[in-house]
Amino acid sequence: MKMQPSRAEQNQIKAIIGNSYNKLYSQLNSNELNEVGNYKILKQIGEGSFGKVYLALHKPTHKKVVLKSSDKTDPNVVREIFYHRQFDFPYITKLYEVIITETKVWMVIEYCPNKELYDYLLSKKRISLDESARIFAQIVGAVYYAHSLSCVHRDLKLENILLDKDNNAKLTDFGFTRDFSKNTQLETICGTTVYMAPELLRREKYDGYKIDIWALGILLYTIINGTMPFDEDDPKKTELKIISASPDYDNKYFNDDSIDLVNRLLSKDPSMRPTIEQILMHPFLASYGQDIMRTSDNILQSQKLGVLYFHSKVEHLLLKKLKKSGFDRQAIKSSVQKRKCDSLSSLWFLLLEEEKYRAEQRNSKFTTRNFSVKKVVDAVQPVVQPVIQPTTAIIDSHGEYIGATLVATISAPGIALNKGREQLTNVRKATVECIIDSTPNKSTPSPQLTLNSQSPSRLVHSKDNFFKKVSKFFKNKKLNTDAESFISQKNSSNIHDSHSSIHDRNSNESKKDENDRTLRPTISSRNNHQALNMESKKQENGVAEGTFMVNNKKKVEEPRLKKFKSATSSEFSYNDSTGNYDSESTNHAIHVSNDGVKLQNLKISSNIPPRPVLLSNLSEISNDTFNSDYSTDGNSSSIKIADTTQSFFPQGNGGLSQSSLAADKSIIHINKKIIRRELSFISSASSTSELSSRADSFYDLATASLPKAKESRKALRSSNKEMNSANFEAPRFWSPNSSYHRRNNMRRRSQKRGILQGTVNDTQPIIQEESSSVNDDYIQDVQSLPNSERLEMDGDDQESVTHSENFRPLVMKTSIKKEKSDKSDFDVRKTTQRSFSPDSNWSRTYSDLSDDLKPNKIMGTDEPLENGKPHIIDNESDDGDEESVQLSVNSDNFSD
Ligand SMILES: Nc1ncnc2c1ncn2[C@@H]1O[C@H](COP(=O)(O)OP(=O)(O)OP(=O)(O)O)[C@@H](O)[C@H]1O
Repeated sequence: MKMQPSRAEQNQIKAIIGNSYNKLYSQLNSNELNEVGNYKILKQIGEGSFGKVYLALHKPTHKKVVLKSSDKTDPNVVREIFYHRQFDFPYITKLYEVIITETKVWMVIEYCPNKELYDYLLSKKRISLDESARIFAQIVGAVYYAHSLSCVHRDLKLENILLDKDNNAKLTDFGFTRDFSKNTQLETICGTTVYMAPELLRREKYDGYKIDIWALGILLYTIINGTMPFDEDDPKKTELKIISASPDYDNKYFNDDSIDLVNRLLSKDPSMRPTIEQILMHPFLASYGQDIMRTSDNILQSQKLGVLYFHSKVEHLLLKKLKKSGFDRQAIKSSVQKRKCDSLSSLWFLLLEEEKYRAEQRNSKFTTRNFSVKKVVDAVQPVVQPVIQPTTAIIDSHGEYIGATLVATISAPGIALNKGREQLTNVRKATVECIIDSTPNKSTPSPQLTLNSQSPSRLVHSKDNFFKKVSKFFKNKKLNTDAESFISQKNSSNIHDSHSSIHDRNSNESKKDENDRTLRPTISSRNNHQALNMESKKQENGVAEGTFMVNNKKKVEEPRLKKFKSATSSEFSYNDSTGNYDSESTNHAIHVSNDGVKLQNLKISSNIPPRPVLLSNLSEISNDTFNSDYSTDGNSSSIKIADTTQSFFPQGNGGLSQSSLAADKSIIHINKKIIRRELSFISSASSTSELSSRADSFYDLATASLPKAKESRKALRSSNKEMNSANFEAPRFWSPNSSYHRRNNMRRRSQKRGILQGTVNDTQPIIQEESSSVNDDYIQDVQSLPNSERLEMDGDDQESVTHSENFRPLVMKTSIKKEKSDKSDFDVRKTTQRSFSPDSNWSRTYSDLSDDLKPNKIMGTDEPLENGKPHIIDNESDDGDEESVQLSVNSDNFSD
């Protein structure tokens, strides 16, 4: 039965809301994005055409992850998530969580600190045969796994293979993946020219598996040789070579086995190419291939039988610990097994990694210790028989008992104590570590002695500390969400029971929040906006690429394109193409010439189901995420956030806008896919992070009138002629200068993504997310801290905000009234005023742009821009209400 909260509880709830409100207020003044969901953003590490890639910290566990943001306008994001989350394989990056905010989709991905294989190759020039075999076998393993699940990747290339800390390969980027079954054929041409199989270039229907295998051949050749096998300045010549030439082999780098394998992989006739199993069995891969095949088969079998999770000892132990700390076992299991990609499953996977790592460490520790211990005991025993008293129990950070520190006093001075071959004389006292057993209840441990001058205090801390803190973190999040939802429904009598535990709330929170507001250097939104506008200008003025102008002065190196990417995968069409070769993309694909220069008419089918665009509706499709008390995902707050554009506070009717209908349709559409895949829909809306969702929403609100400005920027950006010029030289060695595939980043990537920049009715936040300026040292610091200390940092470092002097309140009426009896430090105002400062760039609109900045064409095409806006999308409602905008997308998204 639901209970009405007491007066005191209500006051507590209000205090919490007050805190949240004030925190949000400050955050809105901040120019940077510090947090998304449970993740603290540390720094930007990459950038794509539809978003940025950040290094981030999972706050409850302090594990590093990668946050990849994509605009919701990116038509491939659904595809990417849909496939990526199905994969759980050692050589594929793990997708932990998906967070959906107002304008963005955030993918939380396993962090691979050693970057791309591309970078590794650059640094080494070429990779030795043995290492090539090892890395290549892992890549083939990943492809074997994906193919076994009837998925083809279609964009295998050096840039899509990352390396983890042990230099293991991890396949990533599933934006072009699709289902594929034997004996069917595909038509959509996608990939990167230099990796494309001849049949793709001949515009024939193709076997999806075989084009992946061709790309593997290109990869193998390239890592061994240091140059690509078919690579000419003129793309046409490259194509010709792919179709008819054989690769050249340098005997300095290749042996017979590698030549044989590459030749087979690069068979012009797809039917002559080996199967993926045959590749793994090839002599070149030696034992690597067979081991990986065995591992893959085991994983696939477990996955098929539904026993991939919760069957190992480590998993049982972890589950037990989580349960003990108050987590709902079933909720965790459900999250993980259904691949919800929510905060619970991400917590699970991150903890599990840590547990596995620790278990491995322990095993190896035991082995070494037992070995050395025996020697020492043998050496010591004839001399002295110390009386050993345990003094401190050694508990690892997860509460596991692994031994005890002992002090053995040796009474007689001058006794010689042998430690291996070393002889210590005059030892009076030695700290001896005694490994008793990992099971605490064993009554008669058999001590094994080793000399250890250092006390293992790092390992000693209170048993359940870690899990308690993790649990507390989630509970606090939950309480925040509940409290907010309580306020939003305060006219309703149904109050969630969990409010009864409101007293558990950290009473010092508001004080702490104050302290948390540390200022960090950022690029201000104003500068950012200026930069964007100036960038447009610069392009017109012919200012060198890589700089932008502020106040007519050359200001700084433009950092965004510092890393150039390959000519990206695209749905290709050719200038000289006469026929409609690509029925899968007939009406909707963006036709891009091979060199990415010429764009043909873009047609967007009006009956393409809209994608879920607005967060307000997403909560409806992710209710199953919120069953757990520990989920940080708030299903109600997302609605509130979206509603902010109309009224910040509750409206009583659930506030479904027109967009609900649009999103409903998309939900139905997506659900079809889900049913087919027998997977639940992803969790979404990690909205208890006030900054992530609310700020995002606020940015929308603040910039709702700016789509045209965005489009103009995009169109102008794509107009950069310099970027369009392709002038590649003959095959060359990889060197930092050979930026060959790394140019034309933004424009090509958008083409790859199958969507023309500026063609979608979205609203671009003028305030760009910026990474926090936390540097590597900070990360190192965190890492080097003992767990006990690291955990103490929790909560203290949750927020850091920057105040802007120009920020003044926007008129906003709240329905919160201060209770007379309310003794909380919540500064409740009946009416709060906020407005944009007149000179704030936030309030700039398209009309502020000078005429010379307004484009009249989509560059590279003859597509006119109507009032600076491409006419090809026409779904915006008349009143321009952003809530009613439906996105038309490349329907390749839903088909091939
Ligand atoms: N899991 C990861 N670990 C470490 N770095 C990563 C990870 N994912 C991405 N990065 C870095 O971020 C950069 C951009 O990522 P990514 O290529 O996935 O973006 P993208 O938008 O998909 O680009 P594209 O579509 O052109 O491939 C990469 O070059 C890589 O260095």
